[in-house]
Order: sequence, then structure tokens, then C-alpha cells
Amino acid sequence: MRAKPIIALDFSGKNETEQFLQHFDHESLYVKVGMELFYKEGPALLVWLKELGHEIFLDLKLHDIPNTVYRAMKVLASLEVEMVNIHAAGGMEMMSAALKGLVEGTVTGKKRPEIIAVTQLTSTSEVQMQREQLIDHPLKDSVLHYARLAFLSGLDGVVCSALEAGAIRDETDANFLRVTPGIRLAGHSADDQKRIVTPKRAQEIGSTHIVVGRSITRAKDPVAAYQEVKSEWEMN
Ligand SMILES: O=c1ccn([C@@H]2O[C@H](COP(=O)(O)O)[C@@H](O)[C@H]2O)c(=O)[nH]1
Repeated sequence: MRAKPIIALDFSGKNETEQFLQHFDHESLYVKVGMELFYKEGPALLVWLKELGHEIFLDLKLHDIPNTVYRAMKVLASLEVEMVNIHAAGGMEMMSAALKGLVEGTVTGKKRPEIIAVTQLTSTSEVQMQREQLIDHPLKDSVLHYARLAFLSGLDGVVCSALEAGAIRDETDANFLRVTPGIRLAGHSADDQKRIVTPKRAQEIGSTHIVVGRSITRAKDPVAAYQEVKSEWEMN
């Protein structure tokens, strides 16, 4: 069965989040909690979301020296979310340390959260990457390179744009997760995203998960927008 679209809860705090979730009545969702909401509300927000029956991707994108990431991941494991992430640019030693921390921190008898690595942010264009990161390759090669490193480090998958999802599946494993933000319903503004894809196209190309924020959260009718995303994503 296809994973539910992950809704990015990019809100300023619990009140705004609660107002948004009320639209969905008691429907169980897969939600993403990012830096803004987690820094504001802390772990209590995750407990509340779990009590409401939602699955959680905790999107904090750790990127530091291996020992620091190892220790931080042990703490994140105790929060019992479904998914966490790090930056692949931290290197294989850091990625292995993150996985080790997550394994050691997972409560006995509980499922270890999935851990994925950000390759190139979906807000990064090829020109920007080449100029600012001094990478003298096509963007797709850089994404694939990071995906291979994450795979060899034993991670469960990567964050990439849907545009690269098929190539990553072919280079790694069909079960290696391709979690893809930068999703827009047709005609919606790209905002700060550079590599955008519709839910339908993401499914065709090979995403295993899509992350959708503003196409849903900014819609006049967020439930209708979510249903549109879901039906495109679940087509075929
Ligand atoms: O490469 C990345 C990694 C993470 N994100 C996050 O996903 C959502 C996307 O929100 P939209 O409103 O649909 O653009 C947001 O929380 C980002 O922090 C990403 O976009 N790209």
C-alpha cells in the first residue's frame, strides 16, 4: 500500500497547528514537524500529535560531527517518531554514527524510526549548487552520489526531489526510501522551491513518499487540497 502523503506542518506553534488539524476531523494523517514548530513547542507537541493518532516525520536535518549526531540521535530515538533525518553532506562516518545512535536509543520492543539523509535540498538549483557548493557536476550526479553514500551507510533512504527518485531506485534498492518534498499541485506557485513535481508525476517517477506543505496548508480548503493530492498520488 502506498504511504500517505506527508503534510508539512510549517506553523508557528501549537494553536495554529490545532486550527489546521481541526479541518481533518479525526482522520489519521502522516505529518512532518520541522524546525520552527519543534523549536517552539518541543517534544510535548509530538506526544500530543501521537495521542491524536498521527504518524510523525521529525524533520530536524542533523548535520554535525559524528559524535554529536550520535548522541543527539539517541535522544531523538526516545521520542518514538516514525522518521528522522540528517544531511548526507555530513559524510558516511556521520551517517553511520546517526544510525548507531538511533539503534541504541530505540526503546526495547519499539520499532526503530526510519532514518533518511537529505541529498540536495529541493530549493537548490543546478546553477546555485555548482556556484555556491563548488560542485563541478550535474545536480543529478550529486544527488545520486549522496544517495549511494547513504545506502552504503545503512540508512533507510533519502530526501531528494521526485525528479531524481527513479534513478535512485535503480542505483540502490526498490525498498530504499525516496522521500520527496517540492511537491506542487498543477498551477500552484513554486515559492522558494526549485525542483518541483506534481503528486501524479512523483508517483510515476518513483517517489516512495511525498511531502506537501503549502499546496495544502495555504489552500482555501485544505481538506479538498489534501484529497486532490492523495487521489493523484494513489492513481494507478
Ligand atoms: O529538500 C528538502 C528538504 C525538506 N523540505 C521541507 O519540506 C517542506 C516542503 O514545504 P512546501 O511548502 O511544500 O514547499 C518544508 O517543510 C521543507 O522544510 C524541502 O522542502 N526540501
